Amino acid sequence: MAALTITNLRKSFGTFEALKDISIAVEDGEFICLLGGSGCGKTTLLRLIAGLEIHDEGDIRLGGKDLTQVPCHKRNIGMVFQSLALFPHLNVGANVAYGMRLRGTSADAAATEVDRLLDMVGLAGLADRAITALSGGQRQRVAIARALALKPAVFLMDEPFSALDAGLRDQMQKEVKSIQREFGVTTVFVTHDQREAMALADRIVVMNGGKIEQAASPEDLYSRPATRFVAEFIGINNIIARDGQPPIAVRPEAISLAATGTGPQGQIIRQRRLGALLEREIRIGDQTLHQSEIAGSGGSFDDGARVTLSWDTAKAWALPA
Ligand SMILES: Nc1ncnc2c1ncn2[C@@H]1O[C@H](COP(=O)(O)OP(=O)(O)OP(=O)(O)O)[C@@H](O)[C@H]1O
Repeated sequence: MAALTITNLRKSFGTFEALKDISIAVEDGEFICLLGGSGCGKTTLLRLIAGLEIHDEGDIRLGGKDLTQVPCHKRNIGMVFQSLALFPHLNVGANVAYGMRLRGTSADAAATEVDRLLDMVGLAGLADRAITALSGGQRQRVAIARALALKPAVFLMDEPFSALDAGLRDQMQKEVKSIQREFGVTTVFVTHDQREAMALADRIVVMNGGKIEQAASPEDLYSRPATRFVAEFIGINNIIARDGQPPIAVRPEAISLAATGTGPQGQIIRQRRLGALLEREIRIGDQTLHQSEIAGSGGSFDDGARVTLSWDTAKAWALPA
């Protein structure tokens, strides 16, 4: 286990700059999510860390050691990608033991370690099972156990759960998080799903166009997005333009409605109740804002009603113009 430090990293493919001056310091044992839309450079950054691709400028250090000249197989990095590349002709135990055996671990010692790892990932007793006789989620766990078997200094995961259905994905997220805590392994996890990032990360690195927009804890990202891109990406779609002032972003739950009063006027165009929560869409000029409150905690309004908006200034913040 070790800290991973990335400094002023650049990578181009021909004339296309895929990564522009990326710097991140990942602490020992920290769980980082790289979050961003398609093509923002998440996978490229992961491939550079793994040594599957070599950067043009900057450096990548693991535990203080520069990795530039270290080939992929000597970087001591565990990887789980969406396409797992398990060996279908080997059983579960042999898949997990594969790397240990290559490194010269005895068959007995490897078997003991395989049992321990399978137990940890919730597959106790399945060492003799054929890979082809496992579900998608079970195969993911085999891939995780196989990567952890080599006691990696850093664990890299690229959208590992995107092929799983929603229920299984939730369960795998919980498991990966608890396995990561138990092993204390420094982890970099790529996702385009902000909910997945919020559920897993100690810190989220939001990327856009080959650059970092913001690196912050899930709480800070949600309560203080640094840019309009971050605010919109994490689902805060209330960005209110103001004359002569920077735009302001307001969380849906920070907005209150009143029948009268001074302040921006709008019209309720839709409201629906989701369990205990009441959600409304309110039109102001050519903009639609989202408002939410615990049902019954505010006034009740008919569809189409004209309302006055106010918001909790502690939950609103100005964005760079
Ligand atoms: N080997 C390559 N040659 C040329 N261009 C590449 C290569 N690898 C990546 N790119 C380009 O670099 C950009 C970043 O790609 P990358 O795979 O890192 O994106 P991503 O954020 O992981 O996106 P996605 O979520 O779609 O996988 C894309 O525009 C991609 O087309």
